[in-house]
Amino acid sequence: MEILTAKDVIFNQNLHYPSIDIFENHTTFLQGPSGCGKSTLLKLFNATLSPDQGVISYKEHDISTLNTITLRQEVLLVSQSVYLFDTSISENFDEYYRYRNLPPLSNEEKKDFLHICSADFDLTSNCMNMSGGERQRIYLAICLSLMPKVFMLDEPTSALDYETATRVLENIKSFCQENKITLIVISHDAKLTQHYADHIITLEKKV
Ligand SMILES: Nc1ncnc2c1ncn2[C@@H]1O[C@H](COP(=O)(O)OP(=O)(O)OP(=O)(O)O)[C@@H](O)[C@H]1O
Repeated sequence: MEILTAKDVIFNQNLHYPSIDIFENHTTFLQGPSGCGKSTLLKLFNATLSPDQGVISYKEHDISTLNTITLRQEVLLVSQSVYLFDTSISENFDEYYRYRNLPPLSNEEKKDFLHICSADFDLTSNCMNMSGGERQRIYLAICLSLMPKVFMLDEPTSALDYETATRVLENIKSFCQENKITLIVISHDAKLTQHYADHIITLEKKV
């Protein structure tokens, strides 16, 4: 069954999404040329952007009628920018949990999520001193630990070598399947897309 849909959506005059269906508990990859509107679609799905026309639905409710904060917690977008504080990995987890009014995770739980994302660093390491790819994986681990219903990743492996990218996607996909989380991934990598997608949506660039 569909968990997210876009019907006859137009954004900013030039982006048109006639009919997009995202199936619950499946892994959907979005592909298409630069500027065709992949990132914009994910921002429309969590109401960061609003369509000029058309309807986006989440669990059969028009998202313009839903509470935006709750929607964004359930339909979580991990953008290409990484948001981490210049503190330890452990404190970064805690800060995100404080912000959501959730009790902090145990160290074991934090390590489990870091492991899923191939980020097996010491919890006391300061994020400030990590590389771009390391920070991306730590951020992914924190976001995944928040257990969204839909996990949307905008080029999650852009800073990773192919082997690490494969391992991270493999683990995230398995975790999402086990926990009934719907996964949406934007990727420019045709090999990764073919390998991990249950569904592929190809957006076209309008001229
Ligand atoms: N907030 C916004 N307001 C107006 N136009 C926007 C906004 N965000 C993106 N656009 C425009 O929408 C078009 C699609 O951008 P988008 O980032 O969705 O493409 P993309 O397919 O994700 O590209 P890439 O593969 O390069 O990341 C671009 O022309 C962009 O300039």
